Amino acid sequence: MATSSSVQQLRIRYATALKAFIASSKTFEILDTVPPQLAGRPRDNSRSLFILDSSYNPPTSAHLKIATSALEESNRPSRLLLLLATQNADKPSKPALYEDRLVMMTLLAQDLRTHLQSLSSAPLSDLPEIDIGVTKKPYFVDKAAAIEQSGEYPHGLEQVHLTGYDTLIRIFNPKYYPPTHTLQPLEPFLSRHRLRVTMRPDDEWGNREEQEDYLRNLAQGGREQDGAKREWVDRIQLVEGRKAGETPVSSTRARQAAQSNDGLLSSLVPESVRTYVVSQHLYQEE
Ligand SMILES: Nc1ncnc2c1ncn2[C@@H]1O[C@H](COP(=O)(O)OP(=O)(O)OP(=O)(O)O)[C@@H](O)[C@H]1O
Ligand SMILES: NC(=O)c1ccc[n+]([C@@H]2O[C@H](COP(=O)(O)O)[C@@H](O)[C@H]2O)c1
Repeated sequence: MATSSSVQQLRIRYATALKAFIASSKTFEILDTVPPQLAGRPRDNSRSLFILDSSYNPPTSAHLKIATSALEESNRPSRLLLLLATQNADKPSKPALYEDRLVMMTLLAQDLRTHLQSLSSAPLSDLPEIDIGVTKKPYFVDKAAAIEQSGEYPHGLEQVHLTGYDTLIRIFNPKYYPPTHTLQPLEPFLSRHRLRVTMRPDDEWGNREEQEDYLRNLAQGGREQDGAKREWVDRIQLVEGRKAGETPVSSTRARQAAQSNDGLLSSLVPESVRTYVVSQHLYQEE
């Protein structure tokens, strides 16, 4: 468990690293790995790279679940990249500071490994390593290319992007792909990589059946007029999300709970993240 002074040191280190990243021409960088790696050690033992891209504002128990279930289900050596998007496709940046989010991502990574260990008898050394990365690219096609071109991972390593259903819909919205506004820019992404999509049934995005229908329509050629290929559906896995009756979890709800101090925060974020949010007085002004 991290002490408060080691967390503060980590925060300072992240603030410095982030400043250098933002000033650089890099579009992707790994700032840290959990557990810490020996300098110069190649990241070469994995056959799949799971990637959870988010604003982590703050990381929630939904992010924890999405990543855990992917790693648990995987039957090949895997690595996880928690990727902080410093530029969002739609939303303007809001508090907390990026260095605070990076600290909370590290706490999430530590919790994730502890949780995975509690589910199996595997020694800690066999658990997936978790990279903490940053990208300036808002769109998935560009994030994937930036990761490939960074040379940080073995050439040709398959990326499995972990998203929610709401994000899948936005990936398939032609408005993001000027100048032609077709879905053809998705071809290099979906021919090499995959999407593992967690359902997010609610009023805005429809129920489970409607979310499954969306992929059925894609498989039947329903998006060919936009430039989508039917076979892309084979690269997209739809998995169960929140069960009926479970509280909906989102970063927005966590920020609101932190601000109103209504006691709900502990049901929305992992305990280590809750402690950090409270101790740093995050989200008091939203
Ligand atoms: N409860 C959830 N169920 C399914 N997917 C989720 C859930 N929470 C987050 N995700 C997915 O995780 C990814 C990153 O999440 P993101 O940072 O946008 O969280 P969020 O809770 O939607 O944020 P905010 O409330 O600030 O808009 C997105 O692809 C999102 O769809
Ligand atoms: N077409 C796309 O690739 C696309 C569209 C909308 C959001 N995004 C990204 O998805 C991630 C999650 O977005 P939200 O935090 O807005 O839910 C962000 O990195 C955002 O930039 C990508």
